[in-house]
Amino acid sequence: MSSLLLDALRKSDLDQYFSNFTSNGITELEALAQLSMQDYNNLGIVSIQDRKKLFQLVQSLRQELPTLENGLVSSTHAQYHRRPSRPATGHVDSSNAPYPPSPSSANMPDLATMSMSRRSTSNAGSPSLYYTPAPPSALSSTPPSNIAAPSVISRSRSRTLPDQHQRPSHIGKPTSPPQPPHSQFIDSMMLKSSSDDDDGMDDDDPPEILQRGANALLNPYGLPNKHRSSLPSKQQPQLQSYATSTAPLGQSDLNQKIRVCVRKRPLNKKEIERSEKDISPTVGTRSIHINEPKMKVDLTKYIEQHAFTFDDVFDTSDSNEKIYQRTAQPLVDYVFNGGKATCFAYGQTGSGKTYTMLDPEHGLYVLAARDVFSLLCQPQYQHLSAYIGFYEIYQGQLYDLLNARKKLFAREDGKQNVVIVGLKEYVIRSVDDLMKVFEYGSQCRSTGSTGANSDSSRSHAILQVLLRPAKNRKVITGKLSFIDLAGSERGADRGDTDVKTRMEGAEINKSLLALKECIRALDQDKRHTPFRQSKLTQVLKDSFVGRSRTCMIATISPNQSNSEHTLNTLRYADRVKELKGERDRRGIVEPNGGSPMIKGRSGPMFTEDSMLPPWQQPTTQPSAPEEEEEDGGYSDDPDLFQDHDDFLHDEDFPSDGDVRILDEDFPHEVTYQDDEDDGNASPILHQPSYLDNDEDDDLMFASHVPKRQPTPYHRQVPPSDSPSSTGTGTASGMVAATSHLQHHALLDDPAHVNKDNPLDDKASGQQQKTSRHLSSATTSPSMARPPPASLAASGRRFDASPGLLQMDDALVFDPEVIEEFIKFHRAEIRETNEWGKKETKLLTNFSLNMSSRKEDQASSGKDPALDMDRTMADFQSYLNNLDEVLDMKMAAVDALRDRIRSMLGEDNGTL
Ligand SMILES: Nc1ncnc2c1ncn2[C@@H]1O[C@H](COP(=O)(O)OP(=O)(O)OP(=O)(O)O)[C@@H](O)[C@H]1O
Repeated sequence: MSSLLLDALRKSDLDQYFSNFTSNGITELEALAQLSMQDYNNLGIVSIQDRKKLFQLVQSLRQELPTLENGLVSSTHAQYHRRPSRPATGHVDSSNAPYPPSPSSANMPDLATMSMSRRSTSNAGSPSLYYTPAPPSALSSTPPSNIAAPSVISRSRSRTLPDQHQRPSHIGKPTSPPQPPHSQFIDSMMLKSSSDDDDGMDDDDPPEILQRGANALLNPYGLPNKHRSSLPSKQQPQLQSYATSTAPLGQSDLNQKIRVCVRKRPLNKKEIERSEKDISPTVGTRSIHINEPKMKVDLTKYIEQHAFTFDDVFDTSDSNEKIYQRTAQPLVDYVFNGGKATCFAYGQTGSGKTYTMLDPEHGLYVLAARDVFSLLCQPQYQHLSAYIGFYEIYQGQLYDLLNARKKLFAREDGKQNVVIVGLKEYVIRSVDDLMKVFEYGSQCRSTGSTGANSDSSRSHAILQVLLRPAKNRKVITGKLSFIDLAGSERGADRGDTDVKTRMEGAEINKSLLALKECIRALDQDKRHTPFRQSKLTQVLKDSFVGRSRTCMIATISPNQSNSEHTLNTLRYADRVKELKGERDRRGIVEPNGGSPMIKGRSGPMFTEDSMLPPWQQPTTQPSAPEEEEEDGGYSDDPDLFQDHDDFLHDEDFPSDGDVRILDEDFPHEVTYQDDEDDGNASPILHQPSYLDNDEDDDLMFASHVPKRQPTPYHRQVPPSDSPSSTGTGTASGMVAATSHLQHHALLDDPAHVNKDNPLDDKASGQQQKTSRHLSSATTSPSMARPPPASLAASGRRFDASPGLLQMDDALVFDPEVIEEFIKFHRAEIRETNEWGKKETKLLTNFSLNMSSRKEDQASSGKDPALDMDRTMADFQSYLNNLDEVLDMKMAAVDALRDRIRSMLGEDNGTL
């Protein structure tokens, strides 16, 4: 099979990509013939020449191979044709050398001999979704009976097998082709298509349908769905029953950690005027199809159907009320039980995100507020108050929509709470209050007109409802965020030409990509979750980690001209859905089908938040190989599987080394905070909450206001003898590093900060940092925090963290806690070493490039100035990468230091 592929690639001079194809699951010509140009990049084919060659090859295959458009043509047919007298081996041996090229074609694989006649007319006219076999004449004679059934035949299970008389006798009776749940729709679609001129379909030749998605040959990304049938046979029935079931899927669990739903809006007036059709039929309550009209190179029209399944799919007739019940309402209950929850809408501009999430009258936030206030009236919650904050992220900056778009900064406290410093919050006591506040904030929102929506949101808007005890508003007992994301499509796609719009588009894309990556990383339990790739993910961080739930509502437009964006939205959502945190991939599934267990633990790995859809049930899908293939493996981090350190499985620990990263991204350690409501701005120092002992801060509305320092603190250029002061100091890495050091100087010893001289701040911070890391046993007299031994003696009181006892004159640690710390420390060392290796690699690559360029110039006598641009660009990229790597290293160190603080009972600050 793969030898045929290799043969074909070789003849097109593309054999160097063979491994790329096979690693993407493309091992057969049939799969190759179904590639679209969008797949070329994924296969690593970027040069124009090679893309052309591949395009030609694919086109030729499509011409040559019969019935591909209808579905799977069993490669066994090809094998029979090519190797009629092949001895029985039980399976097709692909290791043999490829057959000699056909004299009929110099460049192409010998398709003539293996090809069957092109799809028969009767087939072409059939709207069947399933493969209809070529007529007998087109097939070779029945293969010799001594040829065992090639394993590939099982791929046809969800499709029509060849007619009985064509099939080898050892293959059982044919089963009638399973009817897909949507066949009725397709029939009507076909009729509709064929009678309609503007859809590009021929009247007398209804388009055939190529399926992609859950029960199709190709997945929604256009890659072959080979993995489904490559499961061990005992796992097949369940998958098959899912793939071919005509029964609607049951309702999904409302209490999953991550839920992904889709909402389709009705056709709007303009679309109706343009006679656009709805090409997105929903199927039951959880599936949706996108019937994308397409045209082949021979101008034949066909419909490519993409099938998706989510936790819920809401049709045009579904009201916000219904959507609320299945999306945000469970989250309201959850936050009243102490959790953090996020509900966000993702989709193309004009697809209904704002309408769903923040519509002033019936957006989900209003409906949620209604429930929040009714719950607050209940006796058990009467001690709580609801605080509303409303801010937007525009071009990577945070702006307070309730405070004249004041610039805000995000940071994280020691308990992984994201704090939006300076955010104005309002105590809200009724839905009316909320609506007034919200209306006020909405007017400040950044909107602009795009080709797609005349009132398009160009920012991510975040409305957060915080539950706090009325008597102690520094404590958060629940947090619910509603996010109306900016449109997901690129500015360039909308015909927008001005630079500002394009920059907005680029920023939006960056943050949405980061959002996806974070959810991906979380689901895969990666050690590092790239929260800091965007402001959006930074501020959402605490809604993803720990006790949290997320509901994503992908909003889509139903019409044909938006099909590409719709598909992008659904693929994005599918990626989240597919990887959502329903499973703990660190778990090892018992081979005997027993309960999966977390390595090194005794409890079941699925929590109350978990409920798998049928095809993901752990007992029937041990190891889930099909998803591994598609996702490129469970994890590329061998530590997750080989390391027996319990901490890796302990969600209480920061899993990403990202703790307190947010400050570092904001070199502005100083912001100006309005004095209560008196409008006098005074500079304040943002300090970590655990240093904040200001108990009598009685602001009515503004919260998260860090303790004000008596004198201002300003960022300064590092002293000249500082290592970080060399160079220009303008590169981003330099700024970040400086910020980091200053940050730590502040963290370490506020008491020793010479507030009149920020240079001293930094120096003392560095000194302390160094002394702490050089020797944990000796204590510099300048250290504000006494070492454990002197802690009790000093008379300072600390709230002990778990495992820490304060005896008469010493701290006593639980030995298990010590063990854990050692493991944690070891892991952090590993992590920093890894980043150290990457740093070395960066340096090596860059310096090698530089020297080879020099050599090149010396030997060719080329003017070095000619290469200057290149060198500058390389250097800049090197600096940027280095900056990233250093950030990661520091994050690991930070995580360790936070752990140290936690051990010493110093992280008990509240917000
Ligand atoms: N489910 C729906 N039912 C009726 N009208 C809808 C629905 N969804 C959206 N609309 C209408 O479509 C238009 C665009 O919707 P909306 O502004 O919510 O899109 P959006 O995705 O937020 O766009 P942007 O990203 O540009 O802000 C609005 O006029 C809205 O009233």
